[in-house]
Amino acid sequence: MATRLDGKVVSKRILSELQQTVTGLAQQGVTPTLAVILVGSDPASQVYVRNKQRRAEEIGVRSLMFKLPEETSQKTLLAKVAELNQDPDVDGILVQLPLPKQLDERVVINSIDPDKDVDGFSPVSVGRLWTNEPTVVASTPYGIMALLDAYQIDVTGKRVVIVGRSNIVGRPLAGLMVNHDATVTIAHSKTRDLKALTREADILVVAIGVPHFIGADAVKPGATVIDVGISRGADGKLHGDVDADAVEPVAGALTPVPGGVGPMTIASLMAQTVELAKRRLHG
Ligand SMILES: Nc1nc(=O)c2c([nH]1)NC[C@@H]1CN(c3ccc(C(=O)N[C@@H](CCC(=O)O)C(=O)O)cc3)C=[N+]21
Ligand SMILES: [Mg+2]
Repeated sequence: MATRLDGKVVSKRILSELQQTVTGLAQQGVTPTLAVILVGSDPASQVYVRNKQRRAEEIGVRSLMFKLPEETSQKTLLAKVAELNQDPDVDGILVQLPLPKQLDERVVINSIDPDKDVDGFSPVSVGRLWTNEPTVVASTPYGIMALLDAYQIDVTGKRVVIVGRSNIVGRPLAGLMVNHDATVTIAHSKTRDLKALTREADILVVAIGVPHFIGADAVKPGATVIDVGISRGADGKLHGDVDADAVEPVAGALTPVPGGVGPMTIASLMAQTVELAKRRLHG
């Protein structure tokens, strides 16, 4: 039976440590501040943004929420980002993705001041990641590394297979894994003989958004399996990209959905907001 990699428990621990740090910062006159821009009313985005606000409030991070209508123009959104770039009280800026189709995600992300890019999506942050310089990195990959660390799962020399090549999970996670001396393969929808590849993974990460895509026959016995997928089924329940019931008896460790990667993502966002805020003291 696989060890359950409990993101809920680990994220709580991280958040309570952060709360102490935030208290210390407050005594020095700094309130870490995160600005979140949500355009439109995608139901999943609403849930994630609400969770982020709740966690921020719990630990004393100020979260400024900007809800813009579905039909917001690129010009209006860029003006909002520009305003937040200039605001000395704002440490981190997050534009919730995906954006409605009239908006150009790349242009919007590139307009965020790299020094306030708490998601680590800007080209400057991505460049720093791949040159192994200190940087903010995307919250989900950061959270995955923190979860592995909490369970003392060392990635050094391990074969890591990441299914999914998105800018928010697959690619930045590959960078972090390489920086931690793993041997990394990024697989995707065009990969041939995917199952043979995933079966070689010591650590298998799946981030494609296809419910129950990974069954027991795609997993090496004893492997660590990280399920990043989260889809709401017709039954109203949340499903991961991994068929957990089938994989649990085979894997060595497995993240649940919900309660695995999701809570770690939010804790990581808070951790990096606090890191950005510390720069107000040390430059
Ligand atoms: N600019 C930007 N930055 C992001 O970091 C970002 C984003 N856009 N767009 C979407 C993805 C996804 N993401 C999640 C955050 C929290 C949960 C989360 O709280 N999950 C809970 C369950 C949530 C539920 O009940 O639906 C859990 O897994 O236990 C999941 C996914 C952040 N993302
Ligand atoms: Mg999860």
